[in-house]
Amino acid sequence: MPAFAVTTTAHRYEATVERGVLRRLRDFLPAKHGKVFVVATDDVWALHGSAVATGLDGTDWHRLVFPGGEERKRLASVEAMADRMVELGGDRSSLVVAFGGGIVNDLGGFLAAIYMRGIPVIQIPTTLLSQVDAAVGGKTGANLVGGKNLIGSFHQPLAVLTDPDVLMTLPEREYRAGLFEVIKHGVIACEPLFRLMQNEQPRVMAREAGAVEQMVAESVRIKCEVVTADEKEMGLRKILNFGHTVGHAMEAETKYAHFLHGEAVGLGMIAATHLSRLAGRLSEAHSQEIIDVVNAYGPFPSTEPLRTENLMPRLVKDKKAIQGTVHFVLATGIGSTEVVAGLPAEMVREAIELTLA
Ligand SMILES: NC(=O)c1ccc[n+]([C@@H]2O[C@H](COP(=O)([O-])OP(=O)(O)OC[C@H]3O[C@@H](n4cnc5c(N)ncnc54)[C@H](O)[C@@H]3O)[C@@H](O)[C@H]2O)c1
Ligand SMILES: O=C(O)C(=O)C[C@@H](O)[C@H](O)[C@H](O)COP(=O)(O)O
Ligand SMILES: [Zn+2]
Repeated sequence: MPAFAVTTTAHRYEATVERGVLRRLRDFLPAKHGKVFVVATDDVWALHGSAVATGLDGTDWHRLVFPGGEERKRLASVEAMADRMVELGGDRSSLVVAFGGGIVNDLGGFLAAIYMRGIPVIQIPTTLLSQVDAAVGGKTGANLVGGKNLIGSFHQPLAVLTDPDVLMTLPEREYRAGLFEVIKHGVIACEPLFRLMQNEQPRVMAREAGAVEQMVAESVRIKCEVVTADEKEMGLRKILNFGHTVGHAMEAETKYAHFLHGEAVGLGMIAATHLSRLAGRLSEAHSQEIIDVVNAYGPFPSTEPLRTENLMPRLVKDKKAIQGTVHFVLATGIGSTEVVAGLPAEMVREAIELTLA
């Protein structure tokens, strides 16, 4: 099974994709460490916690319960877990294991980043979305009322441990949400991955082992390469945000309670694809292909609560905006992108209208 590496100036770690890897979690702990704090929701713990407990056998560990939900991806949740760590005797030798979907990966990573000014974290992703995306790359954080992930830190993990078998218990809506980030990786950097999503939908939807392995392995490879080249999103890493400028605005506009993140990214990619065509960067044919593949993995929750005029001002809150100028990641083909600043507001409005129509 493959292992991929992220190398930055300060860190090097591996993302290991291996069936049963949770049961040997101890192999990935540093030689010297104090208490281990496992952040997990009750549902994930009930389904797969015993593998992690086996993996931690012989270590001094505690579970920190996170109730789950994008609405609770807030600083208050991090503070509550940090308070609990203090109560349980956590110190600078402690370590966090973020065991769950992307929300747990982001919050658990953020907790580790700021607890006593920073302790290590091991990421164990259990949703498709977190295996193909959230657990790798070191972006951690929480939402503000004003926008998605507006507080946080880059905090690279010690290791990422991915067991594709845990995906078999994932509810179908959550599985489909993860597929949109896979399509994103195909559009921005990997035509064969895009063709898998386009031509092998029955295998993908059946969670056929070979299809899952290709989606996870190719996505993790792309993320590791991009993050190694540009850890702090000064340039290349922006491409991983394809579909997110409008997608994040949709999440915030509906108070993080209507769309799953992956669903918002799916709709955001449709908007970004219309925009790419309107801006003259993408052919009609490629634009139609991308929109068809995204729609094939629907349905999406109703877009009825969304209004273009309410989404437009939210775009400026995107972290890629600089002094009021929004930077859009546009597709220029299947597997290639360009970051473009200063597109006319009318063009952006039209792309969003076409998406909501
Ligand atoms: N840091 C990054 O690079 C990055 C990348 C992509 C997304 N994200 C973030 O990830 C979050 C979305 O993550 P998500 O889609 O994984 O949602 P999530 O974390 O809410 O998980 C989805 C649901 O599935 C449950 N679940 C998890 N694993 C399961 C399993 N194996 N079986 C059954 N149920 C399981 C969870 O408890 C939860 O209810 C968003 O907040 C997004 O901003 C971060
Ligand atoms: O890793 C990245 O870089 C990404 O942009 C991946 C995204 O899929 C992810 O949703 C990320 O959390 C978005 O980051 P943000 O900086 O736009 O909040
Ligand atoms: Zn995302």
